[in-house]
Amino acid sequence: MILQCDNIWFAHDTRPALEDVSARLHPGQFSVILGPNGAGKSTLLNCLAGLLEPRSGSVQLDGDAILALSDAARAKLLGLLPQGAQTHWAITAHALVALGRYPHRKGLGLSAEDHSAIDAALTATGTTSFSDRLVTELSGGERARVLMARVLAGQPQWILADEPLANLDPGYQIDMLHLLRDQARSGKGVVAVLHDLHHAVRFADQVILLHRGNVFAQGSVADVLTSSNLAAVYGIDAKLFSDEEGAIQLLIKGKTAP
Ligand SMILES: Nc1ncnc2c1ncn2[C@@H]1O[C@H](COP(=O)(O)OP(=O)(O)OP(=O)(O)O)[C@@H](O)[C@H]1O
Repeated sequence: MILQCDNIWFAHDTRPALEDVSARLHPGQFSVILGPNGAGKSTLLNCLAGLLEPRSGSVQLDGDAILALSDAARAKLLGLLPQGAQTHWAITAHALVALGRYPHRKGLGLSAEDHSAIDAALTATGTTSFSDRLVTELSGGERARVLMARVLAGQPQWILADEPLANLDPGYQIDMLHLLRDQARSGKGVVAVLHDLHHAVRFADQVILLHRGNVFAQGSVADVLTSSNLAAVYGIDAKLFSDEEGAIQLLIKGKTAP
């Protein structure tokens, strides 16, 4: 079930945010969208999720136009963690995660299947211990994990996450990256917008590097995060190297000379 966009153009106002963007995303892969502030990462993710309608071009899931799917069908297939997701209601974390089951609900109550999906999502995100607390009273990082649990509870085929590491401390960032990669290894498609290039180098199977609304490069970490691409897109002096264990790492030395 490939998720792809072909030649999409999108503008929030008069200035184009995406210009002729094409990408092909595969289930079983952890794909990472990178690029500087304002490059169009969130816009692209929201177009892939069917939340924004491109002015031209198409977004397709397994050959079907994403915008032609009913909201319910789309919600079952795609789980979106929006950027800076907020929780406005004083409900418990468990109740918030249970909302992720909404596309699957048949009656009023939660089925055994719903309960097991919710419990699995709470366990995967390490949020079981505070599932009875109000989300409005959780720390930013605790809330971020509960919001991811809501996405997981929906058991979507695709997980689209916009800055899923925001508010998480370094340990929980690594946990979240492992969780997303494990979801991909289990056969789901995972697409995340990240800012930290080191995390992308370590975890991404595929990278889409955006620059000013265009795909500057896409492919493997080694092919995309070259010193010249990083200098051109971010204005940084950086290079990939193999550490003593043979893992690829990124060394960022600073900004490039003006
Ligand atoms: N609601 C909006 N109205 C008008 N312009 C917008 C809106 N949302 C985004 N833009 C513009 O569209 C372009 C792409 O924004 P987008 O949020 O996709 O970037 P991004 O790469 O996700 O940035 P960041 O890393 O800062 O989150 C930017 O120029 C931005 O100013």
